[in-house]
Amino acid sequence: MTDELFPRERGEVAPGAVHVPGWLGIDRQRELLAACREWARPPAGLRTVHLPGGGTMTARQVCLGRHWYPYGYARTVVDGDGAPVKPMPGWLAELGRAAVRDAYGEAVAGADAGDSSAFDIALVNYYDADARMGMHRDSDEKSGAPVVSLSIGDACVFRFGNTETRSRPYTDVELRSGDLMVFGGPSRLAYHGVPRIHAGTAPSELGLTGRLNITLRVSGLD
Ligand SMILES: O=C(O)CCC(=O)C(=O)O
Ligand SMILES: [Fe+2]
Repeated sequence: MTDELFPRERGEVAPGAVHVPGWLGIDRQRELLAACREWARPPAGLRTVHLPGGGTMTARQVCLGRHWYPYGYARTVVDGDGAPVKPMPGWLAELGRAAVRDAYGEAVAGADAGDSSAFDIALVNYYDADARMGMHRDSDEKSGAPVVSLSIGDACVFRFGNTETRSRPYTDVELRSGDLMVFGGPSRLAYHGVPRIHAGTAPSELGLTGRLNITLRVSGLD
């Protein structure tokens, strides 16, 4: 997957939305995968998210720092086993800061929007071959700081849209294992989703079937 003739290049998908291919080396991906496996254990482990309309999310989720549920944040798994949410590790918050620095550098809109020095939430989503995530906005935070998204395992189609509607215009980006997406500034509240997983494309040395996405956010909550 990574040995193609022309290296994949970083790109600004929309103003303030930056894709950095291959940001995480394979060793870092392995470490993150091992950490996700620990976080996924109960209590407050990987769970199926039930939506208010009666549906369920096909991506399963575990949260760190604050527990996300439709649609808000809590300190315990209010819609699951009731256990306290696992803490947000300092090293993961630091990885988020490094991601924002590397994605934005100086010259991109959104580089200084919000305070990215305080990543206090991580949402880990696990996708099997048939899982998806519908178009949505990350709008339950009270901070304008950018969202950092790390991908591990199977590649996927990541659909990045606009702030007005769930539909077009949008851009489809292929996110592969190790890729970084940061969206902030004018794109902080853009609709986005994952319409498709490319099953079986995870790097074999990882030993993962499926896709993990780690989304780092600043809650802006007390
Ligand atoms: O899996 C992804 O790449 C996106 C996850 C996402 O949008 C979310 O957790 O809010
Ligand atoms: Fe999201």
